[in-house]
Amino acid sequence: MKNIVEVSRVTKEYGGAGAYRALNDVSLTIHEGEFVGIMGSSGSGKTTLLHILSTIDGATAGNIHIDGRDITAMKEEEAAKFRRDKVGFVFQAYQLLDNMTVRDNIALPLSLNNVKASVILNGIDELTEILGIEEQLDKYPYELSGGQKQRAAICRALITSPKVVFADEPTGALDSKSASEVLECLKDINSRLGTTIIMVTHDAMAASYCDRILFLKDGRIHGEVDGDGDKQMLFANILNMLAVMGGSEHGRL
Ligand SMILES: Nc1ncnc2c1ncn2[C@@H]1O[C@H](COP(=O)(O)OP(=O)(O)OP(=O)(O)O)[C@@H](O)[C@H]1O
Repeated sequence: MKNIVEVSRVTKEYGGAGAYRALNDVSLTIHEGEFVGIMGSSGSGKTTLLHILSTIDGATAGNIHIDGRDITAMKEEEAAKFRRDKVGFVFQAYQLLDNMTVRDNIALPLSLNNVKASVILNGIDELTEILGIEEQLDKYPYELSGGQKQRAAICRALITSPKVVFADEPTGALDSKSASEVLECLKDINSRLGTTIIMVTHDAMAASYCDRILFLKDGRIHGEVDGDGDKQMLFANILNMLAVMGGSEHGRL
């Protein structure tokens, strides 16, 4: 299986060399088509890692290859194009534009790239059908539920057919029913479209939708678990790891 993400000995220091080490000698590999979770207590470096993997921020040391490209060697202009074409983002707070319809929000990344309207509309039809929001396209974000907003945001992240989708606490603002629906959608996207997904979460239930979970502690990879394709087994393994790492009995860090 092809490696889509290869991270070798990455360190991130904030505030100049030696000031505060948020990531310390992190190495990891993610296969194409994997759905990988990243867990760890507050301040363990999860968002820092996501930002570095997605070229939003730079590493202090180490190498990162995404889809065979060395992103640590890219100049800002090249990195911006890479971000636009190869990766998608899903955020806890959706980040939809309030003054645009759902259709226009989803279309935006392709409209900015001057892609033909018919191509954009076909892509929107396919994705909104998978995500179950085809009835919501003419509405504005304020007219949607939280779960519908997040599913629209996932469509927007996918409209450019990215190699990797980075999701930072995508269910953090949702009730448990909407969270499960969004996670089912991510799982469906992962298996139907083969999109690699890397998701930061504090929640063991959310993490149990993944294939594999990496645990961060104090900026280092502390361990990983998988469930051999069995969601219940993965959930149990996550709870065990959280207990070892000092998480709560509710499966959150
Ligand atoms: N821009 C920054 N400047 C200085 N320190 C930072 C910066 N961003 C993050 N940090 C520090 O780096 C460490 C890791 O932060 P990060 O946001 O990656 O953690 P996290 O695991 O995502 O936490 P949370 O679960 O609370 O979001 C923290 O101690 C944080 O205070």
